[in-house]
Amino acid sequence: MDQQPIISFKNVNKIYNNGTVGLKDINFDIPRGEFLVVVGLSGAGKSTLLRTINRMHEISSGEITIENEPISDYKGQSLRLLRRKIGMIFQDFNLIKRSTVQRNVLSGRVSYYPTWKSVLNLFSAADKDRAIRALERVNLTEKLYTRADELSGGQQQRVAIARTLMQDPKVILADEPVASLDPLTTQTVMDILKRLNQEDGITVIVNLHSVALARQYADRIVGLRAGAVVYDKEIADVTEADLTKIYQTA
Ligand SMILES: Nc1ncnc2c1ncn2[C@@H]1O[C@H](COP(=O)(O)OP(=O)(O)OP(=O)(O)O)[C@@H](O)[C@H]1O
Repeated sequence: MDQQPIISFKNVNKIYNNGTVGLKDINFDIPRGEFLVVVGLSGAGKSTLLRTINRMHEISSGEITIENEPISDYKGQSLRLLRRKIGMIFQDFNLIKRSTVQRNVLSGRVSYYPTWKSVLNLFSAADKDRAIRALERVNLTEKLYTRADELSGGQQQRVAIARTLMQDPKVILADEPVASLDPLTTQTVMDILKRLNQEDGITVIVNLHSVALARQYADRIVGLRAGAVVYDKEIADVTEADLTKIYQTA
């Protein structure tokens, strides 16, 4: 792994407008190429944490740096470039349900096009090939012309991952990516994320409820409770006692 962290949190706090504490004094580095799992109960701050990394949520104080650059002041083009290098997948897949798999995957490329071209669906032949290669990575090429809403949940999540690959991301953020999937499909989706991490060197940060799943896939686990880090350990050092810390009250 590169010595330089790809993402760094320094004294990060997030207080929502209504006074709710989202994040409390977060400090940690994420090395390039790491598979990091963030665990915590509902409301612990996992989504908030993930969404500060691509500026879907603004922080209240502290600093987040990505590849050594503070991101808080990014706007316009710099913010677009930040979001291009950080892919995101969601619990509910966020596909365009009435469009084909191909259209959905190609939409991951729009940040490389002027708006008018992407609106008119003027994707290049090279990007159509790129879409097929992305679908190969998730083993779903045979569904190229199928409508997204005709796919199972697991297949939809794989399309969402292929769409993210079209960005050529350095980082993938996955917010509860398997929360609506059955156990078998869960393994398939987590295996794909792990493969992209290991084969392509993409830094992957996954929010999970399940500590068992976290143990199976993570290089490192960060436990959150009430917006604060309660432990932050390499997988080999994580104990049962650590894992239960996220369930303790105050
Ligand atoms: N837009 C918002 N305005 C006010 N409070 C919010 C907002 N979004 C989240 N919160 C609060 O911030 C805290 C952290 O929420 P967050 O969604 O990050 O937790 P989480 O660990 O991802 O939970 P879940 O697994 O349920 O998504 C919670 O108390 C939540 O109610």
